[in-house]
Amino acid sequence: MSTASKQYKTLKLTVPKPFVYHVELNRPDKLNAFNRDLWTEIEDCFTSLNSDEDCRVVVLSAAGKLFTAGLDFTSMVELGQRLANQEDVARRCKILNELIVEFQDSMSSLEKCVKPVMCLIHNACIGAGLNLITAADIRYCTDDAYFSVKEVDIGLAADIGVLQRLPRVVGSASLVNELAFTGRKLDAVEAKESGLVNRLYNNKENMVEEALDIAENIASKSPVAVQGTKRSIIYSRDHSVQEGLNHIAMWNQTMIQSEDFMNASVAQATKGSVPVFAKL
Ligand SMILES: CCC/C=C/C=C/C(=O)SCCNC(=O)CCNC(=O)[C@H](O)C(C)(C)COP(=O)(O)OP(=O)(O)OC[C@H]1O[C@@H](n2cnc3c(N)ncnc32)[C@H](O)[C@@H]1OP(=O)(O)O
Repeated sequence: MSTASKQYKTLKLTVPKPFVYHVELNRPDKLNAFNRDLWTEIEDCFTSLNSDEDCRVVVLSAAGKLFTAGLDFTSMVELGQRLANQEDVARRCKILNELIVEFQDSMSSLEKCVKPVMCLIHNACIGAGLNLITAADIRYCTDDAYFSVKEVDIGLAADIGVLQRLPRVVGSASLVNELAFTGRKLDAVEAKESGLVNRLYNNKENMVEEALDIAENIASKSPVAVQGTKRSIIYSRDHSVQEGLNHIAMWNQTMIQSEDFMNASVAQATKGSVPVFAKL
């Protein structure tokens, strides 16, 4: 089944430009808070987009007045009831471990998707939301946006990616530590200064419009090149420079033989028109 024809309860999918998917968190009346459906559908959606040859870039934004209020408190009540039904610590731990890993996998599905993922954040991006966006490749936000590693305020050590990814996204360990220990708001200007986002917009409409143009530009390039680039960037982030070089040498010894390399190189060298690349 193509991803475009899938129906989700908590996500809205559109294809506004060729090969560009727009995914929106779509629980605006619940401030896009993460309930079980949202966790599950994010993973399903990004896993599907990963293998969908009609998708080359994903733009992720949110419907309603803010990006997300983070973990849905009401879903925690259900969890409390499930735990209360188990007397033994090992059985309760099994439930919790499976749940945490499921949530981690949901966030990581953005990173595992080999198509570039661009996150567009407006207003509040709290708790689980910051975990989500740090698993994306590109982040833009509006001037009114703010970010909070809010877990500390609900008595939790953040456990679904932000403590692992945020230090790799922003340059200052001191800033990451301050944010994680205090839960304070990081505003849009600080977010740009720190490198969490690299563009600011005065409103959401302008942000979405320009991001879709940038996505269209990426989608016009060779999918072999773009997907290989994402794989190499993420591999290199987690390995030494030499290991990263070995990885891309191994990768490109195959991919340089692709028709995309020949067609794109000839077009560049001859100032010819942009080639139409086959689906991948
Ligand atoms: C194993 C777990 C792994 C995952 C961990 C994740 C952890 C986290 O995400 S920690 C962060 C949790 N979220 C929060 O602490 C945010 C709480 N909400 C707020 O601070 C404010 O609501 C917010 C700033 C988002 C918006 O403020 P605003 O004044 O615009 O609206 P409110 O009047 O406060 O809220 C409107 C209604 O929405 C309900 N609501 C808000 N947040 C949540 C939420 N996270 N879950 C469920 N419901 C939420 C709020 O109760 C209001 O409802 P009602 O009174 O019925 O209108």
